[in-house]
Amino acid sequence: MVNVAIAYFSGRGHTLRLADYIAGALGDENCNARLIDVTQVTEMDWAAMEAADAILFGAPTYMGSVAAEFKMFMDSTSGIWSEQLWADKLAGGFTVATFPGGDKLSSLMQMNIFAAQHGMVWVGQDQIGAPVVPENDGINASGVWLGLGATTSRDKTLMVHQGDLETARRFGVRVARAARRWSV
Ligand SMILES: Cc1cc2nc3c(=O)[nH]c(=O)nc-3n(C[C@H](O)[C@H](O)[C@H](O)COP(=O)(O)O)c2cc1C
Repeated sequence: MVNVAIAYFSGRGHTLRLADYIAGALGDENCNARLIDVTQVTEMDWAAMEAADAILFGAPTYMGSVAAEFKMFMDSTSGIWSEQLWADKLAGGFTVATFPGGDKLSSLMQMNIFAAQHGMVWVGQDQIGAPVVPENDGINASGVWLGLGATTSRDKTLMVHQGDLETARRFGVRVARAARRWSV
């Protein structure tokens, strides 16, 4: 079975909502998904990341880059980097911001370069939104392909735009498909 670790930081729960949707989709695809809060990584979490087929990185965009708490996690992996323990694993990223643009691409680029430093193989977005595919109303509404870029909803029961939640689900399915293909 494919194992996917989802390492995330979430200040007020929006990024966690995305992580939950991605994990749910991975579960539906018969993958093991493990959510890891990067502010309290345990020894078992580090071991799970080392054993995972794929690691997804999730952080809100704060001031045009990943939240500081997630950057601290990134920096804490330099020992793993020096031994290239995550090399050849799949990687992907997701972020959420208040604005449709919100400079969220900057956060995904940080995660992408971080994964490249670790020798990981990046999986981006595959969803084309409504301007081109009319039935995909609300899907990948930010038009971001480097990863999953979602926008905060004013509806606190949703937390994230409905279309972005569905995009998160589809992102999980894509990662499951890629991980299965990669592990053959
Ligand atoms: C310190 C701070 C900086 C932020 N900077 C941005 C930003 O640059 N662009 C943006 O669109 N939203 C920005 N936001 C809004 C957050 O990205 C948004 O509230 C997000 O949903 C928070 O996710 P979380 O609940 O997982 O922390 C900022 C929020 C905070 C607290």
